Amino acid sequence: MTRTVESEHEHEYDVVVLGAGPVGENVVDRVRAAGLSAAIVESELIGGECSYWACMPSKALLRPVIARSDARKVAGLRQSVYGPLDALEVFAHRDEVVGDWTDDGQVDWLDSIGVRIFRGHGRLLGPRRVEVAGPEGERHVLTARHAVAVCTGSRAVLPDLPGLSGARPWTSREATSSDRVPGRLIVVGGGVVGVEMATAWHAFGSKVTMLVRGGGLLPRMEPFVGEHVAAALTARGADIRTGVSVTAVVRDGGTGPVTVVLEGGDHVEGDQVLFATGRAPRTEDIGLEKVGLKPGSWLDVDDSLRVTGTDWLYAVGDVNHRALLTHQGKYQARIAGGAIAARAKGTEALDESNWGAHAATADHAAVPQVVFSDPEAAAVGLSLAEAERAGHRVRAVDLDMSHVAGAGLYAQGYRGHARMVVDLDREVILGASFVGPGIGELVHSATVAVVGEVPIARLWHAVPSYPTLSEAWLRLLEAYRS
Ligand SMILES: Cc1cc2nc3c(=O)[nH]c(=O)nc-3n(C[C@H](O)[C@H](O)[C@H](O)COP(=O)(O)OP(=O)(O)OC[C@H]3O[C@@H](n4cnc5c(N)ncnc54)[C@H](O)[C@@H]3O)c2cc1C
Ligand SMILES: NC(=O)c1ccc[n+]([C@@H]2O[C@H](COP(=O)([O-])OP(=O)(O)OC[C@H]3O[C@@H](n4cnc5c(N)ncnc54)[C@H](O)[C@@H]3O)[C@@H](O)[C@H]2O)c1
Repeated sequence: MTRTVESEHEHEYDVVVLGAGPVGENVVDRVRAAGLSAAIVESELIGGECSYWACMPSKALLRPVIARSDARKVAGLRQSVYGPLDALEVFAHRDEVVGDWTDDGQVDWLDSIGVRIFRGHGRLLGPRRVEVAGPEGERHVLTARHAVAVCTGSRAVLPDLPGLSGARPWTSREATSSDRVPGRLIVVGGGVVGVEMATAWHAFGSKVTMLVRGGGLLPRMEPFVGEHVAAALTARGADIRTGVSVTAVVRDGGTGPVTVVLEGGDHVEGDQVLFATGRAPRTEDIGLEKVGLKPGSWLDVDDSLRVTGTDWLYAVGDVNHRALLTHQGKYQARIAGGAIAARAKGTEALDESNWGAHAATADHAAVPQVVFSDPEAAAVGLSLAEAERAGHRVRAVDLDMSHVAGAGLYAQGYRGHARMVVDLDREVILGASFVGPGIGELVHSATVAVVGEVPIARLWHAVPSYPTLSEAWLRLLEAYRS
């Protein structure tokens, strides 16, 4: 075979990771901790979508919104927080949280653990070989002795609609990084990004219209969750239209107001439109065709995160489509890192059984998520419908959160709801969902119960402190036992 690169640009490592988002960073951390050498390739910023255009900036925008809302429900405090939010100060804090879109801190950390960073676009050349096209036209070829991990994440999907590309729509990137408040913001999509960004921009002063294709918000959660969130957004003045389809977008010359045309001919005018319509894998130009895989596809993996049909290629995080969440991707990274190290050393037996050290079992049974809406929403494990579809014999136990003493103290006029889904054959919890102020911190207790498969009879002895929101557990268990 002809060698087309100079030898100084050829490098060999035990493990090569493509994509330095939170997941790629955790893979190199784990394999370095196990004593393997590692290189990581990044085309944009070390830290990935999560650090600069997703989790971190969105939560920096939402924290004051939720804190103000909670404070307005506390007697003696509400009068002090009736003014508008200082949007400019919030944006300045957001910019600080994302390090002004620079990654020096993350580079220092990777240096400190001995990981070599290659800046540029990475592509597979063949089994265990990765090419990096650097920003100055330089080219490196990296060979992995043991494994390549694809951690290239996902990007926002824009539907193929007439007029959309010329209309300069926002995706999640602009919605999390803008420092201008649109007078009227149209949000297309009622999933997590749509709901969180509608919540934030409404609080900064935008008049928000949500255009939702389905019957309600947050359709991946129990129906009552989206109903509570929609009722609260509507009560604050947002216009939520369900069962509508967008057919075209018009913004003449790319400036001025934008018009979103709906099926049936109705239309909505705004100053900006956000498309929060889901994600696509960043795999269209990473050389998948060189290793017999389909460019642009989500990558199928086994529970050790190894790509189906290979013994050297791993796909970790958003790119495998198991759970598009930072914490779950980082969990996968810990599992994959351990599996790569165990296979590389050949001395340690792999435990790929359910809940074993090298199996990402929680991806199937216990993925937790908190939506930072107002009120907050959170869930783990199976919803009632999912549990029934999976063939479990189940019972859903419901609780109006206003019956919890701690809730009344947390917020006057507390409105919220909780549900646990119980497997009647094993008497363990398969899933739990919560909506209400402050419930984001409740979900981890549910995660422990689901992952631990803690019998209901034993949970009865897990006494929640009085008077906290956690007493929701006591009320749910009482309702189940009665
Ligand atoms: C608005 C928004 C808010 C969110 N909020 C939350 C939240 O609160 N909590 C939560 O858990 N999750 C949240 N998520 C989801 C979370 O952002 C993702 O699950 C997470 O970023 C996935 O991490 P990752 O490392 O797999 O991918 P990414 O974070 O997408 O990182 C992939 C990296 O790979 C790089 N890359 C891609 N292709 C190449 C290539 N060919 N060569 C070199 N480098 C490449 C990219 O530049 C990027 O840096 C949010 C998502 C959005 C859009
Ligand atoms: N707090 C968090 O954990 C958090 C926050 C934000 C995002 N995320 C993650 O990021 C991922 C992406 O979020 P998202 O909200 O973009 O995706 P999503 O898949 O959750 O929601 C997208 C919504 O857009 C709708 N949609 C798709 N095409 C449409 C069209 N042409 N017109 C109208 N509606 C359309 C879909 O029906 C869906 O309800 C999620 O999987 C989520 O897990 C997590």
